[in-house]
Formats: sequence, C-alpha cells, structure tokens
Amino acid sequence: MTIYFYKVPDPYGCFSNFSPHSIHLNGRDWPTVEHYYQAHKFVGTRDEGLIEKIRGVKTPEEAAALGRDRGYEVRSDWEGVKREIMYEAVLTKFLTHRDIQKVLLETGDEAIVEDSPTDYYWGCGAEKTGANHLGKILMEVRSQLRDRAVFTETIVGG
Ligand SMILES: Nc1nc(O)c(N)c(N[C@@H]2O[C@H](COP(=O)(O)O)[C@@H](O)[C@H]2O)n1
Repeated sequence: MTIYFYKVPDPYGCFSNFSPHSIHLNGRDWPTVEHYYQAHKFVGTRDEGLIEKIRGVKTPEEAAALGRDRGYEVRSDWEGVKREIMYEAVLTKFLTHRDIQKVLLETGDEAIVEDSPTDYYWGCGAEKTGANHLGKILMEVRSQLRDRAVFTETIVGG
C-alpha cells in the first residue's frame, strides 16, 4: 500500500525534510534537510550571506520562508541542480540517523509519496498527479541503504 507522508507529527513524518534530524554536509552542521536545501539556493549569488543566516534560524519553516523570499537572488542553475542537492541531503539524513533508517527500510518496496496539496514537483499535489521527486528520492535512498547493507554483510561481515 502506498505510503503518504507530509506533516512531521503525522505517520511517517520523519520522511519530511522538516523533521528535526540534523545533517553534517559540506563541512557544516545543518539543523534539518530543509535548512540545507533552502540555503543552497544562494550559493555563488550576491545574496550568499543568506546561507549562514538560513543555517542559523531555529525552525525549518523560517528556513523555507527565507529561501522562498523572491527579494533575494536565487542561483541561475538552481532548477538543474536542486534534485541532486536534495538527494545528497536526504541520503546523509538517513545514513546519520539509524532509527529513521530502520523506518525507511521497513517500508519494503512500497511506493512513498509526499502528500503535499500544493507542491507538484517535490510532492503529488492536490490531484495526486505531481512528479513526487521527494518520494522518489526516498525510494532511491532506500535502495542505496539496502545495497550498502548487502555490501557490509558480504564484504565486511562475511
Ligand atoms: N512540511 C512541509 N511544509 C511545507 O509547507 C512544504 N512546502 C513542504 N514541502 C517541502 O518544501 C520544500 C520545497 O521548497 P521550495 O518550494 O523548493 O522552496 C521541499 O523540502 C518540500 O519537500 N513540506
């Protein structure tokens, strides 16, 4: 059965980028995946100072509000790089936190969908027709984690 997630307090809320799971990436600590993702919109722009500001805000909601403020300059290659940036951050999150890694692996081969009513790129949107890239990334990360587990068992543990 397809697994739908969206808000952090709801079932499978740990799959949300807003969940309180920190990551260490590119030499820095980030409070959530959302902080990392939103900050990377400004790499190489005149608004690069915003990166540290976003990293320092308390909540992912504040990070998202800053990242979505169109008064700032978003990097010109953002549309081309944002999926890869998200993939790296989500993979790091599930490699770092073993408790939620277990939750993800226990979903088996079920489809995973970000049930956002408004986002047709990262989620499925109101009509469930969206691209669901965040759900797809979670399924890709799940496969990666499985491959790593097989490698560890056969090469290291075997
Ligand atoms: N929990 C949650 N609340 C929201 O209001 C959201 N929009 C999302 N979706 C996440 O938003 C990020 C995309 O942001 P941009 O539109 O590219 O600025 C991404 O992390 C979605 O998963 N989640």
